[in-house]
Amino acid sequence: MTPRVRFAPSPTGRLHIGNIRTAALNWLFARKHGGSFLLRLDDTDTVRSTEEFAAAIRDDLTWLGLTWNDFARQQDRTARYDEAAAALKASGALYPCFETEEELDRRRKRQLAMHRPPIYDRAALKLSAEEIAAKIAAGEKPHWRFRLPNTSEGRGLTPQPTLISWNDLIRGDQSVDLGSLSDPVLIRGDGTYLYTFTSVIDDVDFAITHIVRGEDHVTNTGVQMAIFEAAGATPPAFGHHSLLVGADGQALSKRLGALSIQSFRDEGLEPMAVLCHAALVGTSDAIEPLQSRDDLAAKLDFSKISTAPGRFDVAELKVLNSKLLHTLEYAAVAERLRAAGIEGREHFWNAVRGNLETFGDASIWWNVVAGDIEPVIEDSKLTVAAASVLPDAPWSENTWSEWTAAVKAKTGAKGRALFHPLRLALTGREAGPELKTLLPLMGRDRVLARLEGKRA
Ligand SMILES: Nc1ncnc2c1ncn2[C@@H]1O[C@H](COP(=O)(O)OP(=O)(O)OP(=O)(O)O)[C@@H](O)[C@H]1O
Repeated sequence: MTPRVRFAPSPTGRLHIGNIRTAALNWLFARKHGGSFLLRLDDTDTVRSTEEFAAAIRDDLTWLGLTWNDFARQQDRTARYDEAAAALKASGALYPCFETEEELDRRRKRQLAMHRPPIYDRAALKLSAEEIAAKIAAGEKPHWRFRLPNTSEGRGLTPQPTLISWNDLIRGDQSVDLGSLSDPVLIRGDGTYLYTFTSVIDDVDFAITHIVRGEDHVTNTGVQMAIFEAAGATPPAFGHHSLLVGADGQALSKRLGALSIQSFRDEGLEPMAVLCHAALVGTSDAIEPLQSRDDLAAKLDFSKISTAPGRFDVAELKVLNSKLLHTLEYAAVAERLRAAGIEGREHFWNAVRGNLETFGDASIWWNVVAGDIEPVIEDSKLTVAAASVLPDAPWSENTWSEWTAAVKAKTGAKGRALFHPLRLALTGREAGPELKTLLPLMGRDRVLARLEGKRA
C-alpha cells in the first residue's frame, strides 16, 4: 500500500521543534516509501486560528523543504462534517445532551465522593424523542456526544473494561480502555465541531493510511478508532512518537512560542540541521548532520524512536549546524554564496567552511579576503619586517610557508610570536581558517596594506 500521511497543525501559533518532529517523521516516511504528504490546517477553532499563523506554517515547512502534495483546511469542509454528523446522528452513534457545565460538574463531584470514576453517566440516553423535541422547542441547544462502544450503560453502573487495541508503528501493542472514558462531545452547543471528529472525517476522505503523531494523542486514538468504525471506515495504522521537551524539561506549546522554527531561521541555522535534529533526537541513532532529506529518509526507522521524551537543546542544534556546514560541498552552496554577494569560488568555500557556525559567517571571511577590514597591529616591528620580505605574485598555498620562513630568518621570531601578529594584521581576528589558504585569496596588495596598518 502506498502510504498517504498528513501533518495537521492548528494555526494557533508558530510551529516549534516538537511540531516539526511530527511533520518530519511523516514527510520522511512518505518519502521513504514513495507515498504522499498532506498538509491540513486544523482551523476549526476560529477564535485562536489566524491567517498569519496559517501563512507562517506554510512558510516554515517550505523553508524546511517539507513540501506537501495536497493541502486542506478544515474551515472549508463544514458542509462535509454536517453530512457526516447527520449520518452518525441517524445511526444513534451521536446523541443529544442538554446538561450545563455546572450540572456536569455537580455529578462528577458526586461520583468522586462515591469513589466512582467521574465519567459521563449517559443520562441523556434516557431522554425520549418527545423530551428532546420539547427541549429544543424551548430553545435549549444540545451538544452531541459520541456513544463509545463500551458496556458501561447508564448512571451508577461500574464501568466494564472495553479495550480497543492496535499495533502501534512506534510503541508496539497499545490499548485504550473505552470503558474508563466519558462519551466525548463531538459537536458543541453552538454547532461547532471538535477536532476529534473533524480529524477522523478528514482522514477518511483523504484516504490517510498512516497517522503518525505525538503520544499526547494516544487516548484520542482509542476514541477515534471507534469513530472510524462508526463512520463505516477501517482505521488507518497509528504511530505515536515521544514528545520533545526543552533542555530544562519544559513542555513545548505553539501558544507559548518557545523554540519556534522562526527563531532558528532568525539565527541563520540550516534547515537540514533543524530537520536532522528534530528527527534523530530521542532515537537510538546518533544525531548526525545528513546533507539531504533523502539521506535522512533512508535512515528513518520507527523502531529506533525511544518512548522517553526527547530533550531538545538549542546548543546541540548549533553544534550540529556547524558540523553540517563543515562538510557541505561547494556545489550545495554555490547559489547561496552568489546570492550573498560572494563570488563563491570553490577555494574560498573549502578554506572557510570549517570555521563557520552559521552560513552567515561566510560573509565575515569573504570580507577578510575580498573586502576591507581594520588590521590589528600587535608588533609593528614584525609586521614591517614581514612586509619587506613579502614574496612577489603569483601566490599559491606554498607562499605562506615560504614567507613565514623568510620572516623568521629576518626577525628571529617563531611560534606564537611570529604567527599571532601576522594573523591579527591580516584578518583583524584572533582565530580563523588556515592562513596558507586565505593568503592567496587576499592578494598581495591587500596583504601589504594591512601589514602597514592600513584599512584594506
Ligand atoms: N513537544 C512536542 N513534541 C513532538 N510533537 C509534538 C509536540 N507538541 C505537539 N506535537 C505534535 O504536533 C502536531 C501538531 O499539534 P498541535 O497543532 O496541537 O500542536 P501543539 O504544539 O500541541 O499546539 P498548541 O500549543 O497550540 O496546543 C501533533 O501531531 C502533536 O502530537
